[in-house]
Order: sequence, then C-alpha cells, then structure tokens
Amino acid sequence: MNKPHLTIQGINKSFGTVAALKDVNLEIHKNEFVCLLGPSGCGKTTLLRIIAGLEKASSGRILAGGKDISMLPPAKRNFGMVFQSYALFPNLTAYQNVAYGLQGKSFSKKDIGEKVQHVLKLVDLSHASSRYPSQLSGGQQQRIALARAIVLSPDFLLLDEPLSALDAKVRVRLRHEIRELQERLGITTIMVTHDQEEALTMSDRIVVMNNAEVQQIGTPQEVYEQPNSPFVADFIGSINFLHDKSEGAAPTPRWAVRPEHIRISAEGTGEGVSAIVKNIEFRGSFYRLLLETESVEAGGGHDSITVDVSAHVSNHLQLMKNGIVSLEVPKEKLISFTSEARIHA
Ligand SMILES: Nc1ncnc2c1ncn2[C@@H]1O[C@H](COP(=O)(O)OP(=O)(O)OP(=O)(O)O)[C@@H](O)[C@H]1O
Repeated sequence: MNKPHLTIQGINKSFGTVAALKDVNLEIHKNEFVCLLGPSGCGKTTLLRIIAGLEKASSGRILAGGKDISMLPPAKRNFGMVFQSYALFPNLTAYQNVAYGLQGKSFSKKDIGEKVQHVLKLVDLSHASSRYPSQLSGGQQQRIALARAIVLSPDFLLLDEPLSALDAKVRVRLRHEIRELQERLGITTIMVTHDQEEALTMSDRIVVMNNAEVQQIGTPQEVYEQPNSPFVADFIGSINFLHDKSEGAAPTPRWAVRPEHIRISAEGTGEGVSAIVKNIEFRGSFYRLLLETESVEAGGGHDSITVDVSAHVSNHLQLMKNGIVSLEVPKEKLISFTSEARIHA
C-alpha cells in the first residue's frame, strides 16, 4: 500500500486529571473517508482538534505526507474544517462567506470570483450566492460551510458532526452529497460522528472509540460483521449477547448474534427451539420481534432475543403476540469474543 497521507502516532491528551486520548495510532490514506465514531466524551473531537492544530497533544506526533506537522499552527496545515454549528459570518452573504478565506492570499479578484462560483456550483447553491445565512435553511448553511472549506483546495477535510444539527431527511441527503463531493474532489476526509448509521453509510473506514481509546479500526462491513469486542458489537447496530450461564462462567458475553441473522419458522418445524413472541414492532421495511426462549443457553432460564424479519416472513408465519415460533441461530453467524481483542489497522 502507498505511504499514509496522515499518520497519527501515539497521541495522548489529558485535560488536568481527565485522560481524553490514550495512545491513539492511526494511518489514513489519500482519498480515504474515515469516521471517528463513539459515544459522547470518548475523545473524538479532541482528536480532530489535535489533527487540525487547534489543540496540542500531551504526547505523540502527527505526520502529513510523512512530515511532522505537530508543531505547525492551524493556518499552516492546509486543512478545511466544517463544524456542527455552521459558523458562518451572519453579516456576510453566502458568496462573501466562501470568498473570505481566499482574501489576503495571492489571488486576483477574478480568480476569487471563479473559485467561489465553482464551489458554489459544486454544492448546488449558485442561485443563493447573495443571500445571508439567516435567509438559508440549515442544510444550505452547512453546504456553504462545506464550500468555504473546500474553496482553499485543502489537503484534508475535517468535519466535526457536520450533520447533527439538521433534520433527518436533510441529514440523509447531505450524507450522500458530502460523500459524492469528497469522492469527486478526492479530498482525504476525517469526520467525527456519534451516529453509527452515518458512519456506516459514509465511511471507507471507521475508527470506533470508547473511553479515550481506539477500540477497532475497520471498514463498515468489518466493524459490523466482526466486532472485536462487546462494546463495538453493541455500539454499531443491534445485537443479542449470549451469556454462558453455567456455573463459574465469566459474566462477560462470549457470543453474540445480529437480530437479522436469527431464523424463525413455524412451531414444531426445523431444528430450532421454541420461543414465545412477546412483542412485534413495525419498523417500516421489517418487523422487530422480541422473543422469549427457555433453553437456548447452558443453565436454562428465560432469555429475551431480538429478531428482525421481513414483512414477507412475518405474513407467511402469521406472527402474533404470544404466538409460538421455532428459532434457530446459524452457527456461521455467531460472533465470538473469545479471542484477544484485535485491532484492524
Ligand atoms: N477544553 C477541555 N477542558 C477540559 N476537559 C475537556 C476539554 N475538552 C474536552 N475535555 C474532556 O475530554 C474528554 C473528551 O472530550 P471530547 O469533546 O473529545 O469527546 P467527544 O467524543 O467529542 O464527545 P461529544 O460527542 O460529546 O462531543 C471528555 O471527558 C471531556 O469532558
């Protein structure tokens, strides 16, 4: 593989007694779209700010194109940034907001005009260039913020929860727009998000963080299908943990299975165990069932299991609350946590 475009080496960061980042290591390649994903307070914004030069690491290095940039001020790093709170100047038009960063550099007025028009066109807002931020929707303001970041042809685009202030529909549309633009321009991008769906749909790779540490790095498929810890399995998607209840067994789950991988059939058919349907939830494209079984695991007792089935299966089995079904967990779909936690670098 080519040399990494950005290398994050042994980054630690403390705020007083709070450890915000512990030994973070990461390599990002040219044109990659990488998401930093994790719950609130796990350190993702701090990491992005250290990459941008807005925050100093307590130790560790950041290399861009092989060169140590740890000591460079933000203005010298050639990173474009977009924040959750658009951060547009309210007294400047969309055009002026985008042009702002170009002024004071060695561009002629004509060059600036061309560049601004070009990026406004890229974000599909040429028609709104003379509007003030207050005259633009949230989604439009965020597209102006994006235009302002890319007009400087940055080496890296850093996005800090850029979509979280927007309503659901606009958010989904902008996901596609940002990704498409990023691919078209080939800008290496790092985005902070706590939204797993956003990370799964947009990223080439996801860096899952928890408690100031990197838990797993992998493609969306890898972190979904082969989570290396119960935390990752639970944070990304829905999961059923299967506990070994035999005497002396460790309390941590050793196996897990995704709700969509469990097979159900009519009572008495197949090799499965019986389960009672405790709840049926309509989720639009599928149904989410809450089932209760008696003997799936060693040790017995009741267990609740979440199962997702298509409308087709649900109709076919004529599923009803308190009905009995047969349930099977395909062996090949079991996720195991018995091995040492591995990090896919
Ligand atoms: N300037 C600061 N001073 C003191 N503590 C800070 C500062 N910035 C962040 N922290 C602490 O560092 C930890 C990581 O914060 P950070 O903002 O990076 O998390 P995050 O994952 O981005 O969370 P969120 O999704 O809520 O923004 C938290 O415990 C936070 O309280």
